[in-house]
Amino acid sequence: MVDVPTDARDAVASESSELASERAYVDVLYARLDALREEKAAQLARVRRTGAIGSLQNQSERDAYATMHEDRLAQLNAVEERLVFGRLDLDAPHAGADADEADDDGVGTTRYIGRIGMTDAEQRRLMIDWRAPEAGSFYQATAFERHGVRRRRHLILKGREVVHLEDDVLDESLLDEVEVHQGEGALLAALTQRRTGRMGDIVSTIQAEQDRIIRSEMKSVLVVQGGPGTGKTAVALHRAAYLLYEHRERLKSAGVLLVGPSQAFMRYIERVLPSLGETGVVMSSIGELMPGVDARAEASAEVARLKGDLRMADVVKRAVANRQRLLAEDRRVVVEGTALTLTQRQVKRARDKARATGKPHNEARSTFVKILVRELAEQLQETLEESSGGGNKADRSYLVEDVRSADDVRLALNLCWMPVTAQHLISQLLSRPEHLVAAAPHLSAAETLALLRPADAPFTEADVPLLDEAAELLGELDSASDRAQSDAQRKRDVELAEASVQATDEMLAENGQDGLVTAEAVLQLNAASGPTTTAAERARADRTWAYGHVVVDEAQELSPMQWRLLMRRCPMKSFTVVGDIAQASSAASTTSWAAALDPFVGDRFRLEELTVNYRTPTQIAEAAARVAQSAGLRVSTPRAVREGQWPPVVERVDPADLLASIRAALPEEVALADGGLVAVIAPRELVDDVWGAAVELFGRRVGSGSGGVEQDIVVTTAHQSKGLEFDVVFLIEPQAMVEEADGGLGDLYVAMTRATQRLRVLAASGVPEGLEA
Ligand SMILES: Nc1ncnc2c1ncn2[C@@H]1O[C@H](COP(=O)(O)OP(=O)(O)OP(=O)(O)O)[C@@H](O)[C@H]1O
Repeated sequence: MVDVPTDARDAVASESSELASERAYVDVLYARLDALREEKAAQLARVRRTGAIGSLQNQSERDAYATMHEDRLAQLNAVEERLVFGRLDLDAPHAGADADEADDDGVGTTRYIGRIGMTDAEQRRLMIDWRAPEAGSFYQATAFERHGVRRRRHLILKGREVVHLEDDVLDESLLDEVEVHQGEGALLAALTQRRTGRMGDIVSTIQAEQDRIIRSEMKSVLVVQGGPGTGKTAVALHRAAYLLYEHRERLKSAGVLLVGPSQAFMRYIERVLPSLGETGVVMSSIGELMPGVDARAEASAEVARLKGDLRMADVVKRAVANRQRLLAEDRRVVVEGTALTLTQRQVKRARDKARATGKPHNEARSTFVKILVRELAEQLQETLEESSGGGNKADRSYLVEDVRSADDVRLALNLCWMPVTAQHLISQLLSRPEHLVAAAPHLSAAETLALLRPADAPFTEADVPLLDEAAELLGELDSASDRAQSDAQRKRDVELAEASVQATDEMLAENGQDGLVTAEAVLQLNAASGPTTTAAERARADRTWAYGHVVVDEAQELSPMQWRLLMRRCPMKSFTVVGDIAQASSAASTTSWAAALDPFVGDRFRLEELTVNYRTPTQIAEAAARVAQSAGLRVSTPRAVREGQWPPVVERVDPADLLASIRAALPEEVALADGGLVAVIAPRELVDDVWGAAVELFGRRVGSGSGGVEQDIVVTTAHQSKGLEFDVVFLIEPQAMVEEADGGLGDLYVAMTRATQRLRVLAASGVPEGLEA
């Protein structure tokens, strides 16, 4: 940035003509936005008015138009706030340049940069979308590399009015010609704003190193490593918006998936993409990636590690194969009063043939059933012919149906090859010792014991990849042949299946084994997927959806099995992966990007690093780095952009006084936050007590865990605070946090680096090394 002469700076003081002219221009932009909204609303109303009559094709065309207009209208509504934020004054256009770009004062070319591109009614350009190539210099230009930029101006708006201008003059000769406006800088102003509990976009102040990453090419895997607060999440979100703009055609139907660590985090970031004019990105926490399952965090680090191991893919494979059983002995089945024999050999041959189709379990089942039904029907025909003296060769094609619908046959076939859902398979695998032992011979007795849990236990984030693996191997329960059956037949099937479940369960229980399927699983045969509208909704509901690009935040936390699941979601392997290896805290997480990605893409990934910390003031960032380094953790130590008002405060208290000390200190912190957000981050074992203490003091102002960001005082664990930020962090019992993580520093490091202004630590059982200067 160049020095600005004092007289030029003085010009800011008065209501300048520049400000007035910017206000006039911004009025034009908002008037145009209003006109476009009205136009779109009218188009939408017209499409809707065309009535419900018409052919199916007309109706679906009308729906498609309506969705298109709705999307555009939603986009126009979402960009209201800070519609325009930048202006570029460029070198005079060379001969033959676009006449639209000539500025009226003749100084050169002027471009306004905003959330979307806009033209006037005559198609003259009014404002450029920040993602367009011509807007790139707004973010990239420096005094050394001007990219033709003479002046970069930030327009700071309140509502629809320009309240302030911030100029970067890159061409010093301009200083003699124009009025220059300067203040604390748009970036610093953005960074010192009070936090709201919702992430905002950074579109007006994206920094050059961030912009390069946002705009880098889409193909293959891009890993963005960066210390706390370096803008990884912001970059990931802006990159998703950029890719959708730049590759709209390719991504329109396949879509983009954005994955984050928790529902709280997804809520924290959910407004950013709409404010960038993008509503179609599918956002999902890692626990929501299996449609129909809402998984919670895995409480045990050991269990998360075991389930995250890639060997679990083989375990699930074996669990599925074990559901394709052979008969212990030949079996008698009765069809319409005639006794037939289903032999062990027949079942084995049918199983081998069904497996040889290569289809998933539930789909291959129809081959298995078809073979055996046909063979039993032949047996039945022979028996009937024999009993009628051999001469009666009447057409007996109906026998196949008789065999298929005979209760005995259905029970026998279900016993050998029962249709099963992923949920059922995995909950049985994890609750029945004999299932687990048979499928996971590599586990020690202690490990097997650690994995076992009650059959009705809720699924966890570590289960999601197992469910996905199972779903992949099981295929659709509702196979094509099932679908072809009439409703009546299907109803009968469900009833029969229920009866057979019961019978099978009883029979197996007698033998000391468990049932194969629940009535709930069988009833899912009837579950029809409801109507969906947008591509994003369809994608979210469809486990097998192949996305065009996947953005993963806090990626250091992913276990190998979770990576495997994500790779399946994007067969093109087009990924943006952002994270910080040093912040890894889950037991299954990775220790290096190369180790995490090697099983899936080898060394075919690009690594970029972000080096500036925009969140945490220097003093807090240094304390966090000291703690990590004292424990031998290698951390990226990004340069903090600003000094804080307060150094971190560390207080030692007697364990017996811990809660009383919290009660005494919390009001002070809330007062210092001055209306900003306060997080009380505590070890898991203390979080309920701490929450109780906070509620006693502040009642409904206190939120907890994932619901917390709605309130201005949040009591949470380090794990839940991942990716979030608060004006003040009040950290309870750092040593217990380390111990809970089996000595890992990741959680404490994360908790300390959530603060944007102030960090206070209350320690009753020791202070981890490095925390105090
Ligand atoms: N260029 C920028 N302009 C304004 N604010 C920025 C910029 N870059 C980052 N920030 C702000 O800095 C804060 C930290 O950014 P973000 O949460 O993306 O960092 P992160 O690297 O994901 O952090 P962590 O890994 O610690 O969770 C956010 O408030 C973000 O809005």
